[in-house]
This record gives sequence, C-alpha cells and structure tokens, in this order.
Amino acid sequence: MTKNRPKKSNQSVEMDLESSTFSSMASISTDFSSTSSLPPGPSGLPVVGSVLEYKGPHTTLKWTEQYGPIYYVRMGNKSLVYLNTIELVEKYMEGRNGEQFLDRPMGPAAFGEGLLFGSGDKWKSNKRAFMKAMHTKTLLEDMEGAVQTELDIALDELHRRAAKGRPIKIGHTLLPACANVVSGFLLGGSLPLVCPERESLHKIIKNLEGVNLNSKLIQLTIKHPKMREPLKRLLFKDIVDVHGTSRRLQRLIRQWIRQTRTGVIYTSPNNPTQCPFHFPSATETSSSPENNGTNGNKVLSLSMPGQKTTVPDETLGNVSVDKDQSQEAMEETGVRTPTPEPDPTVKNREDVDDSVDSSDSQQVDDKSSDELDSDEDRITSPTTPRPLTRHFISTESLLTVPKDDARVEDIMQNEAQLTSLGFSSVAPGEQPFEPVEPTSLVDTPDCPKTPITEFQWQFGRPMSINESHHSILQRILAQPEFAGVTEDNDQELLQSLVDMFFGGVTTVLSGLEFVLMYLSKYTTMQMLAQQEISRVLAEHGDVKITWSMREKMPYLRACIVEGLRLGSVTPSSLPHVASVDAEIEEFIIPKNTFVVAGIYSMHRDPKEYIDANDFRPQRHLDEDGKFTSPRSFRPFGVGARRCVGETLAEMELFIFTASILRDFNLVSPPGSKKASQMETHMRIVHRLKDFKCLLQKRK
Ligand code: HEM
Repeated sequence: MTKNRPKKSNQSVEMDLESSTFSSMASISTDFSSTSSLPPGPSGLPVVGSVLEYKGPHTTLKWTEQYGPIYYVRMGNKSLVYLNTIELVEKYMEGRNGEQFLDRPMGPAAFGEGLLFGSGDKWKSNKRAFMKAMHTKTLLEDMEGAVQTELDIALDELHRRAAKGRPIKIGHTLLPACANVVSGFLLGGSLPLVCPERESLHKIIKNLEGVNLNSKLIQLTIKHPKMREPLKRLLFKDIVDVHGTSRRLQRLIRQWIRQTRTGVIYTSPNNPTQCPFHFPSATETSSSPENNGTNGNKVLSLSMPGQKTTVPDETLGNVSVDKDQSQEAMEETGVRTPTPEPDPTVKNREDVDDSVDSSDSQQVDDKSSDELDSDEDRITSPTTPRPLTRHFISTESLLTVPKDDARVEDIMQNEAQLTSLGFSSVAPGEQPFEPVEPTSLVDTPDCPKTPITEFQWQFGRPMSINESHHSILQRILAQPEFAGVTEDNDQELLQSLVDMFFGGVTTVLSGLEFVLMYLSKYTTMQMLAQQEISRVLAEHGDVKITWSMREKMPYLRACIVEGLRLGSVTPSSLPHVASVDAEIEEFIIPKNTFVVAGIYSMHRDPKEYIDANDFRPQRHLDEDGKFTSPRSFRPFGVGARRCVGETLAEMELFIFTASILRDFNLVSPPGSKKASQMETHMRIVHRLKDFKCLLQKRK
C-alpha cells in the first residue's frame, strides 16, 4: 500500500479549513490508495471526494446505515475514518488502544498548541496542568458560584423580555451568560454587569457564535486574512474576522493573567462597584469566616489621568504609583474608562431579536459594529447595576453542598488512564492532584515578586472559591508546567485559555437550546419536569435550584440527556490523529489518519435506542424511576481527549434548564415546526437555526 504521510508542522498536521467544524475538523493528504484494507465508504468524486454529498450530521448517519459501523470517507483532500458504535469507540479510542489516536491537527486560526488542538507532550503537559489546577475539593462549589451568578442575571433579562408576550430567541440571553460562566469560573469572580471586560467578552463571543467554519468565505479569509476587507467591499457583506476576534480574546486573557499575577485591579474612581472585579475591602475581608482578615489583598486602584494611584498593601503600606505607569498599564491591557450608565432610552432587546442576523458572515467588530455592540450590551444590562452581593451564594450555603469526590475523579479521567498516558500521578515532590500551593511566582515587569497568595478573586463577597482560596486561573499559573511562562512564550498557555471559551460557550448554549426546544414542543414532558422541580423545591423549602438537587430530579436529567442525545451538539469528536500505523478490526489505519467518534450515529444507534429519533426522556429512567446514564451517550467525546468542561457544562445545563422551567412555561409559537422538522446548521458546533419560543411566567 502506498502511503503518503505528510510531516506535521509544529508536531501537528495543519488543519485544512474546508471541513473544519467541531464536527468534521479534519484535513490530511494521506493517500489511502484503493486497497481492500480500507474500511468501506462513499466513493465520492475525484478531487472533492464526498464534499458535495455531505449535508450535515444526518449525512453521516446515512453513511453509517449504508456502510456499517466503520466507514472511510474522503472530503476534498481529507480522509476520515468514522467509528460509529460505542463498542468500537470504547475498544479503539479509549484505554490503551486509544493512546495511538491522541494527537490532533492544528485548528483553524489556532496560534499555539493548546488544549483543543495540541498534540504530543505539549498537550499532555497542558492538560495535566489544567486538570491539576481544577482538581480542588471545592471545584463544584467554584463552578456553581459562577453558574448561579450568571443565572440570576440571565433570568432577570428573560423575565423582562418575556413580559412583552412575544416569541423570543432565548439564545440571545443565554450566550453572554455561558461566556461569563467560563470567565467567572476561571477568575473566581464575576465581571460586574457594567464593565469594559464584560462588554469586550460579549463582542468576542458574538463574533465566535456567528462563525460558520463551513462557509467558503470564512475558510478563505482565515487562510488569507488580507482578503477579508476587499471581499467585504466586493460582496457588501460582513465577514467575521476570526483572527482579529481571537486576538481580542487573547488580549483580554492576557490582561486577566497580568491582573492575576500582580493583584492589580482597575477601578473607576467614581464608582468602585464598576471595577472589573470586586475585591473585598479590609473590613469585608475580615468578615469572611474563611480568612479572618489575614488575607492581605493587594488592591491597586488605577486612577484616571491626572490622579495618583493608591496601592494599599499589607506589607508595603499604602504606596503611590506614578500616573503614567497606571495609564500605560491601562493602555497596554486595553482597559478603558468604565461604560457609562446604560441609556434607558435605548431600544429593547426584543426590537433587535429579529434584526440580529445570525448568518455566517455576521460580525461584530470593533470598527464596523461598535454601535450594534453598545446597543446590545446596554440592552443586556439592566438600567441600574444590581448590587454585587445579590449575585452570589453565601459561603454557608456553599458549604452545605455535598462534595462529590467520585464525580470529580471521574471528570479528571481516571488516574489509571492518566498514568498510562505518561501523566505520572506522582511527580517528584508532589502529591497526585493535590492542590498546588503557589509559592513562587514568575517575575513580571508589572509587579516583580508579588506572590499570588496575596490576593484572591472574589465572587462579590468572600466565598469559598476553593480550599486554598485561589482562583482556577491562579492555580493554573502556579502549576510547574507554566513556570517561567512570560508574554514572550505564553502561546500554549494562552491558546489553552482561549480554548476554554472556544470549546465552552457555544457548546453549552446549543445544548440548552436543544433541550429547551424539545421541552417547548413536548408539553406533557415539560409539565412532568416542572412538577418534579416544584416537588423538590417544596421539600427543600427553597426557591433556588442547586446542583445538589440533581439526584432528586431524575426526570429533568433524563430530559436534558435526551435533548443532548438528539441534538448532538458536537456530531463527532474532534479528530484523533493516528500517531502510528494502527489496526481497527480488520482494517489498516495508516499513521496520520484522522479517526473520529461518530457521536451523531452513536446517539441514534437503533441497537441502543428504540425509536432512536424520538424524544423519549423515560428511556433514561429505570423501573424505580431512577436516572440511568445511557451507555452509548458520548456528547463530550472519548478517551483522554475527552472534554475538560464536562461537569461545568452539565451543571449549567441542569441549573439553567431547571430554573427556566421553574419560572416559565415554554410555549412553541403558533404555526411553528415540529421538533423533528426544526432546521439545524453547523457553526462552530451543531446549532438550531431559528429557535424561538414564548416564555409564559408561571405562578
Ligand atoms: C454541552 C457542552 C459541551 C460539549 C457537548 C462538549 C463537547 C466536547 C467534545 C466532543 C470534545 C472533543 C473530545 C474528543 O475529541 O474526543 C471536547 C473537547 C474539549 N472541550 Fe468540551 N464540550 C462542552 C463544554 C465544554 C466546556 C464548558 C468547556 C470549558 C469551559 C469545554 C472545553 C473543552 C476543551 C478544552 C476540550 C479539549 C480537550 C482535549 O482535546 O484534550 N467544553 N468537548
């Protein structure tokens, strides 16, 4: 057999953009000359392969039905092998066999080897560092703090929009919520409603949401960024600047890294509640049962030009920083004067619902759409910024959340698997997955020798961010894997953090939309879920949905899983690149082949699910009504490349869905399509095309 194995650049095969979606990200010029050792599959046309035949995830299901559980397909110059049953996926993509298929091609617009697209030792080191950083005893509480905070904000807006009595796109409200959950989780504190960072993040995420990686225009302009402007003018069309959007996200993250390292926060001199992150004052700090006021927070308030900047510091006392220095830092970090109070005369979100076009080329970019952005953001924010403390759950209530250590272990992939991958569970001088105390810090020009331990991010008021009071970002930066990382060599770190947003926002949003869509169409099931929610809340004598309640809501969980199963937000795993010549069943899989788990086909496998295309939550309940996790359910991918945000995503899906159902009846607008006829399309992930519903406030 002739094998043409192109060398990977940067240890990775560069991803061709033609099919570079989350579902079909694959490109390689491996020449499978027609030998009998290749799996069967569509023959396709010369040069283009099966590109023209591919119409979305249902095409892959059709191929599975036609060619069987393993098929080979050529898309342009790309060759893919799909594994479409849980047996094959478990056998070849997980455990020891899975180690042959751990690499990835480089992603579109990726600038470094991060979590999503890294390969080899770099990826292992990154993933290990991230997992260690997240492995805190209070991980679930940290996550819940971020989720509950954004839920409150989103619900406020949904109530306001629902009051108009018109069908709305719930996704418009949930998108910023999903993005801010990720930032809140990383930073250990939520961005205030009115602040430049929230505004920036919103713009960035709106751009990412609009990216259709299947669009030829997008592919072309990712490859040749200079062609974007001429093409825009020629076609009178906005084309998302993917590189520019990624750069803006990088700038924002770099700013957070700098702030995390130095403890510097930026406040508006007029309104301290508008600072990007709220740090407790000495008195607030001392009121925390957690730290008895001994936690010497370093609070540097960067003032406006012409003013002196004060740095209260326990060890240094109050020091003044030259205004130029603060100004420079502000310019460098992109921090601007906080947004003024929202203008109450601005048009309502409902007015833009229909005008916001989610077409491929929609772009919110700095120059062309500042107006749209500011309108959108003002619309998102209530007229009066709510007091920060309202957002947060109390330390006391957090402490009552049962710790689910087994689950934590589970999401960290089990230790045996990690060890088998060369993630030594006990590194010299270090306990496996024990919280790492950040004792030393990289010297940064911003703030030489500032120990990270001198400050902590806060969720509005002191809370148990984790047992050692460090944000996840602090803990990431403190991992030995990132020792010595500066802005000159932070590509992998930065890319990994960008990946948390790239992988963790539209995925959850789309999952929520699918679940809510199905429930809006199947009203009896919606009612059953609502009854369950009401019963559990009554038992708890509470109105707040918490993660700890999920065990008591098996029916709701079944609805969520069923929505995710049918929606298949990621219709296939990302490509797992064969690092050696491998064998799968009787077939030879040449080195550098992309092996993908056919999640869409697995989720509709008739051997696993009776009437697989129907929405039937009951299928996930046993005879006693207990929730049972379906075997062939892998929305988060497989093996050691499995999603790092699985638990966060599950928590968001549970808390958001339950809270929305608690407050509203979801009503499908008259004349709208049946669930099975709802159109979907590929963006970064598989999305519903036009999901609107009426929210009727429940008594
Ligand atoms: C419903 C929500 C989500 C779905 C369906 C989902 C799905 C996936 C899938 C299918 C993969 C590829 C796994 C593979 O190739 O086998 C993946 C990887 C990844 N996801 Fe998620 N994800 C979700 C939420 C999140 C969240 C909330 C985050 C982070 C905040 C996140 C971060 C990542 C990262 C960093 C990777 C790369 C892991 C690696 O390659 O080692 N995801 N996800």
